[in-house]
Amino acid sequence: MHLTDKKIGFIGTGKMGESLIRGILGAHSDISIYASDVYEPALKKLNNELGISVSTDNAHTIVNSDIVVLAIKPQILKGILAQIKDDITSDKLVISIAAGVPLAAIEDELNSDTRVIRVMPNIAATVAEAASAICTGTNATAEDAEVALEVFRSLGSAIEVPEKLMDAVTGLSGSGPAYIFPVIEAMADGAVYEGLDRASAITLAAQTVLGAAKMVLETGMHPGELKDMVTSPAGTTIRGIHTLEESGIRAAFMNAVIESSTRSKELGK
Ligand SMILES: NC(=O)C1=CN([C@@H]2O[C@H](COP(=O)(O)OP(=O)(O)OC[C@H]3O[C@@H](n4cnc5c(N)ncnc54)[C@H](O)[C@@H]3O)[C@@H](O)[C@H]2O)C=CC1
Ligand SMILES: O=C(O)[C@@H]1CCC=N1
Repeated sequence: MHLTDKKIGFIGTGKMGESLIRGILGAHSDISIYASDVYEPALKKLNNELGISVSTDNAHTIVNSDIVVLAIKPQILKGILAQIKDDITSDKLVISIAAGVPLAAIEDELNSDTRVIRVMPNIAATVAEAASAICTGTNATAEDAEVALEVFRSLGSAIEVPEKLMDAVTGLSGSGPAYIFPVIEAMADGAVYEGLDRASAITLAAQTVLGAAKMVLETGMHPGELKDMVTSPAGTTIRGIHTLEESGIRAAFMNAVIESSTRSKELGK
């Protein structure tokens, strides 16, 4: 199976649609991509910058695609599914990235033999560093799962999880980049306070987060052990950690993931 043989269509070219399109083209420059949206300026921009085929007609995207990615808001997904139902024939694979919306709710709106996969990617698909999880619907085959994993692994890393864990994934890696961007900004602010210029501070802060993440992924060591490697007795790091712990940093991040997961569950109701 070659991904480049597949034509991929995007319904919705907002923040996440565009991120996925840019990521996929970065990984497979010769792949055929079709996209539709109601917002013409976004389509024109993508057509001009990336040369992909665009249309305001979702049916045009679907008819031309083997894989149809639904990159629209959860709140309007149901209405759009009703409109496109008859264009989605059983030869097409549907991938929904909508937060919270269960496979069953999508399958209920489509023809009974439709192959559906649910994916929770994240915005770092733009730079091929997304963390994604997939789960498969009633009619999706093992090959469909492989295709979806291949698409999302070309955009970073991707795992398969039982659907009941998709809300947890959404709270963690789907929303997660938005927890880390303010961390980078705030760390840089601290250095600016101490006199470093803004550009250098942002570069050093971002590279610090990237390096720490890479160490966790590549050494396989526990994050606590890695933290201890940086933390000299009576040194600088433990003073910083003490301050973070006084501010309740662990509970703050745990609660962010838990609250976001809870919101994902609400969106599915
Ligand atoms: N933004 C993110 O980081 C992530 C978003 N998601 C999911 O991706 C989906 C899209 O989210 P965003 O891109 O952030 O939202 P967005 O609002 O930026 O994009 C949605 C797009 O859908 C378009 N649209 C509205 N009605 C349409 C219609 N009838 N036909 C075609 N297009 C239509 C809008 O014009 C807009 O461009 C959501 O379901 C969200 O839960 C999932 C993971 C991460
Ligand atoms: O905020 C949201 O609802 C979407 C889903 C995950 C990231 N952004």
